[in-house]
Amino acid sequence: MTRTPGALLSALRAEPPLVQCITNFVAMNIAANVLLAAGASPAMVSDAEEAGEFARIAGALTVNIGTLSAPFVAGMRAAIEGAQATGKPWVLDPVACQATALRRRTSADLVALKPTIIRGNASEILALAGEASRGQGVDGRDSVAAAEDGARWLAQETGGVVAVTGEVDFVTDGTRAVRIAGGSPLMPLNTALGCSLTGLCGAYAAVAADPFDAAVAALAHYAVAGTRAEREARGPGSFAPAFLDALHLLTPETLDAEAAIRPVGAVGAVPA
Ligand SMILES: Nc1ncnc2c1ncn2[C@@H]1O[C@H](COP(=O)(O)OP(=O)(O)O)[C@@H](O)[C@H]1O
Ligand SMILES: Cc1ncsc1CCOP(=O)(O)O
Ligand SMILES: [Mg+2]
Repeated sequence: MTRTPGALLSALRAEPPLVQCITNFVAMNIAANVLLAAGASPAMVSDAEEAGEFARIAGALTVNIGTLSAPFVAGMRAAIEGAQATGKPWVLDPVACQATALRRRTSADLVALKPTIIRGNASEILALAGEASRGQGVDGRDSVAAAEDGARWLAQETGGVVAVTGEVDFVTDGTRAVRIAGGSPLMPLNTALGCSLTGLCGAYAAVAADPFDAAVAALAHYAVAGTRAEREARGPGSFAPAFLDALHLLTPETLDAEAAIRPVGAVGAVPA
């Protein structure tokens, strides 16, 4: 890593990046609050008539297929074209990409456009890599460890960064790789926290020169905040506001001190 998560959090807070989020109906409000709490400026702009124009002024774009339909796909295509024309990073969240023909086709088309970062749960990343996935709907049902080789392959195919999330996260650009521990088992019991993390990857990508550093910083920010929020929570309901508070209250110094990031060798696995 060239810049630590804390250094990138300082940059993000110094100049909050405008992040265009094309996300699903479940996540729109939750993701906007997560980005605001972390220090970014979200905008949920998805219609094809304006999505490309908006991508040209945003610092980063995030694209999520959670509640997919033809108008969303048209907006995604326009926005990606705008982001690529202006050299902006864009992040793909392949929600339930294994589930239906529309999702399989759309996610494959989007991967072919070479996202800067792909962030998904292990079942989604396995499916994108063409491997057997136990995923049914939006929730991950495979271990992150099972998806690590597929993530490396996908990163090499796209030339981008792939972030696989679960109990212990994995990030790779096809050459470098790290595991990130932390978070909370209450996180998958709160809908759209994965989608919101994809938005946060976009926020960090807007302020980082290296998308690998951006993905690591976003996941580390989430992991430390999740661990801290769990201490305040009695269950999924009280976790949600505690998590927003923790995202907001986390300082760059505390992020660097508490982030549990371990490099993984290129060959073989180092236990997390
Ligand atoms: N069992 C767990 N323990 C700790 N953190 C978790 C656990 N499961 C998921 N997370 C965290 O929840 C966030 C969302 O990840 P995930 O649930 O995999 O995404 P999605 O909601 O897209 O399926 C990530 O920060 C991840 O690290
Ligand atoms: C429940 C649901 N249905 C379609 S999108 C969505 C939200 C999924 O959010 P996440 O992938 O972050 O759990
Ligand atoms: Mg998801």
